[in-house]
Amino acid sequence: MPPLLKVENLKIYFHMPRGYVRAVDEVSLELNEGEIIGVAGESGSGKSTLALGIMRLIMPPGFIEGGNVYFEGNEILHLPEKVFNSEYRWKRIAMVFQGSMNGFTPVYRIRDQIKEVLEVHGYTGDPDQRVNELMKMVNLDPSIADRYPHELSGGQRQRAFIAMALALNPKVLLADEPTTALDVITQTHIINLLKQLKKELNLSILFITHDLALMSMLADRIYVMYAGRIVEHASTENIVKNAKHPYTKLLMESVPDLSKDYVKGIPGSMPDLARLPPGCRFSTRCPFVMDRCRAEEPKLRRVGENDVACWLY
Ligand SMILES: Nc1ncnc2c1ncn2[C@@H]1O[C@H](COP(=O)(O)OP(=O)(O)OP(=O)(O)O)[C@@H](O)[C@H]1O
Repeated sequence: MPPLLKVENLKIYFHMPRGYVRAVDEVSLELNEGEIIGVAGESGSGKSTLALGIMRLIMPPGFIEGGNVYFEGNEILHLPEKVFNSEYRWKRIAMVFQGSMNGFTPVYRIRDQIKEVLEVHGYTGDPDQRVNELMKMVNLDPSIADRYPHELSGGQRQRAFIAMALALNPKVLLADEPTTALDVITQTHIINLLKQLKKELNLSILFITHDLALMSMLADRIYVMYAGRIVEHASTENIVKNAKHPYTKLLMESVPDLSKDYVKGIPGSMPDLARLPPGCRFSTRCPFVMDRCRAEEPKLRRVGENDVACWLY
């Protein structure tokens, strides 16, 4: 069985006056049915661009420089836009965007906005019944759909947006920072909701966040992204307990710990993705940098149970 979703050597660049910003550079990953995978990394590492690329929503100056995306073994990145739009986008692969809880139009009731999605995609059942079903799926009372977006709390709005994303019964949900701007308790509720949806609907989820602690509550496997590249991939347990890449280790150490009165950050900042250093992209910040790191870029290799791109191994 091919993986449900497979990304292969995907390259997404932005054509900027200062050069090509290599936001996603030869990224490969796989998502299996009923699985939750995480893509973690600091702000600007290319996570959102990766998800938007899979949904084929990259706008100029962005463009796909290369690579393939497969859904159940079928290539979908190069399908005619009309076919992708009618057969894949929202129907098989849906996305919850960063800040999407503010994505509802303020002047229409939630119910009408979800019904419009159903209508546009030619839903043939009873749309009101489907809206009620979707609201229950995300643990909201169906009557909440009759309210305007501003009458909902942030958490309720985020649930309603997830309901809208699930309207056409997709198999894959791309969730880009779905809990940012929510308080910690509400964040946990959304995480639990995603786990519940995985179980009840056999939904496969690609979850994106900079917050490794949050991700470890949810993901089966984690891909760590730095400056447009995957630098480590392993099971969540191995990332948490046995990270190998110096960047992953520092990212783990920068998770806030209530028993300490300080938060350890990662020194330095990410390189300009239009002017990448030669060799390893993390070499400018790595505490273990060697001469070879500044000259040659390491590729992902199996080290124990992790895939790591680092010359230390
Ligand atoms: N529309 C755009 N035009 C130009 N550059 C862009 C555009 N969108 C993203 N980029 C660049 O691509 C790189 C990756 O951005 P991206 O938003 O994918 O990162 P991210 O890891 O999702 O970070 P964040 O969590 O802050 O959104 C950044 O250098 C960003 O400046």
